[in-house]
Amino acid sequence: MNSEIRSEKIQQIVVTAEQMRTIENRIFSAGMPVAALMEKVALKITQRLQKFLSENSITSSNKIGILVGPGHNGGDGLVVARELYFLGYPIIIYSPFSKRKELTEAHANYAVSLGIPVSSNIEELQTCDVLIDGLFGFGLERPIAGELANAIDTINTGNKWVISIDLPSGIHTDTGEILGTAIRADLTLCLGLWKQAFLQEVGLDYIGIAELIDFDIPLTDIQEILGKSSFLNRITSSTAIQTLPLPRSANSHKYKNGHLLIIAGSKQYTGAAILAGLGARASGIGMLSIAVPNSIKSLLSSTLPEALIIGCPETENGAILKLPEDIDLRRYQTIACGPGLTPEAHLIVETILTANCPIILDADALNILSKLNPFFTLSSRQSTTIITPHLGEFKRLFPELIELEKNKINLAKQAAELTQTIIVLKGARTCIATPNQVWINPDSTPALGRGGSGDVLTGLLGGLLPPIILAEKPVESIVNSAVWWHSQAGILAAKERTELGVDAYTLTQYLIPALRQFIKTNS
Ligand SMILES: NC(=O)C1=CN([C@@H]2O[C@H](COP(=O)(O)OP(=O)(O)OC[C@H]3O[C@@H](n4cnc5c(N)ncnc54)[C@H](O)[C@@H]3O)[C@@H](O)[C@H]2O)[C@@H](O)CC1
Ligand SMILES: [K+]
Repeated sequence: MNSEIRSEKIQQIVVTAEQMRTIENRIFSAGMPVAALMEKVALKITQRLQKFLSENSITSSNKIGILVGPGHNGGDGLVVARELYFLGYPIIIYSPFSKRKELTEAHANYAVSLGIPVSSNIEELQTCDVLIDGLFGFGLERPIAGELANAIDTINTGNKWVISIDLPSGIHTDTGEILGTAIRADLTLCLGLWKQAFLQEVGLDYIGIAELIDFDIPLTDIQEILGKSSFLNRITSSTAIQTLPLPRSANSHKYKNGHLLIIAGSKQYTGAAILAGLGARASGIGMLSIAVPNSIKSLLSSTLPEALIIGCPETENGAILKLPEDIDLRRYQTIACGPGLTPEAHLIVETILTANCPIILDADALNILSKLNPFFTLSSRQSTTIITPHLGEFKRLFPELIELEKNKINLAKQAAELTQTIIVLKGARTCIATPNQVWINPDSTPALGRGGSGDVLTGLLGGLLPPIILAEKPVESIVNSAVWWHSQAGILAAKERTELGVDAYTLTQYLIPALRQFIKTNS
């Protein structure tokens, strides 16, 4: 298989500790010697480390400390220690364990025979500039306590580069939770396949930059354990781009690209309607209509001259009271409803819930929905429904689920199953759950955590849906694309303007430049 195709497939896969162990055991039963695999993996880690060391101007005058645990994560650490020693770096090994697995013990003995110092006192690593963490990988089975926990806390307060092998030691492989205490890494080299911890939010501050070290696990072995279409997947750039309506057909016209209706805004929250409109603008939508309260109609018209602005009767406080009598909802392939509506706009949300086209509900539409028996209302809808809650909105919608389940991935999956909707559970690692699958967006930026950012996503997603619906393609993948694109815009904006410089309006201006980085154009 072409290495690009393999790499693409591997990047989408996510496993639990148990699945990883089962896959690993299949390889061993097929004849791959355990020691040979450890050697291969650790050599790949060493190559990556060499690049890291040279990028950070770490030379053979800098000392490297290797933290070695009792299992095979420690074994990886010891092979890396040996290789770095032969490359000329001064090495010291920290290993406070009296018992080690056989292979790890053999590598420890060889390291000692080479004259590499081994210590059980963390203070002796004070003179190191870099620490490589091989304490525990996916075999961590209980909280870290006692002397070792104190040593980890000492490491975390130091000012050294820390690179973790497979996982930061102390992180639960499946939930990302901190078991007792955990290493705070600058870089984590995840081995073989992405573990679930990398897609959970709890452990993110400990993982640092995450990279996968592929060590050629045969895809057939993975499929044998996970099945052909696995339940949990990572969104990758290529999968996200594939579904975008690019390149356009040469005889494209505005009706072919579809018509989106955004229902948003109030006198109080005018900006929400503008931001959703600007998000939709970047999607390349053929026709854009935006329904807003009459009093803000002219402001919207001047900001988004390409859009058809529909003025609606409004409440005393300037919220949309209802849609104009003459509006025909059958004209739209998608309706996106919610940003800036205020809770007063409940009648319009009730109307939209009965629409026969795909709908996206966000922000206030979700708060209104939470009072309308969400399980029943959503599962009764005939057409596609996408809801885009953050965790707070999700809690209001499905308080029963929150009582039973803490894991965000499972929460989104259960809600999708029970309501037969697509759930976009937003956060640092947004989950997109359908009744059959969950996809996670692995790359994002904390710069996006501010008001208005969600309104942009709603507009962008809304604008991407109509051409997909007209082409009768499944909508799930375009939801992934919208989430990925929105994050990429945030990442690019944060890179150029710092994490503080990504207000929601600025974000809309980065949507097209972010996409350009990935799209090959003829010019
Ligand atoms: N997945 C794979 O195919 C490969 C895995 N390798 C490495 O092997 C690792 C898994 O190895 P292991 O299964 O030996 O597991 P670990 O090395 O993660 O640790 C397991 C050992 O730690 C002990 N332990 C667990 N929790 C503890 C705690 N809180 N305090 C003290 N001791 C504790 C266990 O009793 C056991 O001895 C991976 O993370 C990876 O680094 C690589 O060597 C090669 C390939
Ligand atoms: K580790």
